[in-house]
Amino acid sequence: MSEIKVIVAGPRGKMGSEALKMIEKQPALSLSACIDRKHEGRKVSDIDGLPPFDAVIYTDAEACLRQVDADVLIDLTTPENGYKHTKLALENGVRPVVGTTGFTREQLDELMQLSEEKKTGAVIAPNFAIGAVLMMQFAKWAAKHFPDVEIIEKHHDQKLDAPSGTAVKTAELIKEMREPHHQGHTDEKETLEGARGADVEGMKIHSMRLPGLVAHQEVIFGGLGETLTVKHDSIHRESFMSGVKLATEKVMDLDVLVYGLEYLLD
Ligand SMILES: NC(=O)C1=CN([C@@H]2O[C@H](COP(=O)(O)OP(=O)(O)OC[C@H]3O[C@@H](n4cnc5c(N)ncnc54)[C@H](O)[C@@H]3O)[C@@H](O)[C@H]2O)C=CC1
Ligand SMILES: O=C(O)C1=N[C@H](C(=O)O)C[C@H](O)C1
Repeated sequence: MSEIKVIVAGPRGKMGSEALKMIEKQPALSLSACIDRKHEGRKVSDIDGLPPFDAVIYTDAEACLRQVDADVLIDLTTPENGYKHTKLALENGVRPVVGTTGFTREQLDELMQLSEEKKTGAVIAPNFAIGAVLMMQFAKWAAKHFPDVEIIEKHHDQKLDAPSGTAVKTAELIKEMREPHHQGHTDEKETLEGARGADVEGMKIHSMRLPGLVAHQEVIFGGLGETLTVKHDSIHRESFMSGVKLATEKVMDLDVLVYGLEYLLD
């Protein structure tokens, strides 16, 4: 397989800097350029704390995606910019691998359609950690037998979107397995708004934000005389990198957009 040429958007972020370290260790991947909010025209190696890549930084995403010879864009930025970059990548024949969360359903549908039109593969994965993908699949399976379920997601306090992309995806998977129904007492009333969390067809999602946390989720099912908890913890961001690498390799053989790493796992 020939070398895969990658652009990284968000190289100074918590995830983007981890992605650069991953690329540095992979002989099959090379860094062609980065998209950042500042440092136009500088080399990645000039930026404190980043690996010694010669790749140039662009602040204009459109110019980067149009001019640079690249196969894949890895986007780890913010919901608004991630959506914009993904669209630009597809329009310029660069395959997006997107970890950025917080896209709306309408944005996802639009990107899926664009990917199909352009016959350019893409991966949008709300969680690249293999353990988290398994946690979501186990939760989907459990929902067949335990239709009453609440999701608790816990993240660091710098996170922009709530609920997390992982919680949204988990709820979508569970929706496939159960009928919508009210959970809890039919006369239940919140005396403090938000006490029961966000509602997805009766299923509740609770979001916790605290310093010290990385990324954690519990899916708790209740049945007659028993509960079942499916739980995953990312305790370091390197947990996401085998998934980013896998998606970067597999997207080369795709001509549609897949939403979730589970479609790429054997
Ligand atoms: N799919 C997954 O497995 C994971 C996804 N995430 C998601 O990845 C995204 C990034 O997360 P973190 O690295 O924790 O955030 P962060 O805040 O540490 O990094 C975001 C970076 O994006 C940069 N940025 C913002 N606007 C930009 C623009 N227009 N062009 C280029 N760069 C821009 C910021 O300067 C910052 O360096 C979030 O949406 C988060 O939810 C985070 C962890 C795992
Ligand atoms: O912002 C984060 O940190 C994370 N975001 C993703 C999400 O929203 O689910 C993945 C993981 O939970 C870490």
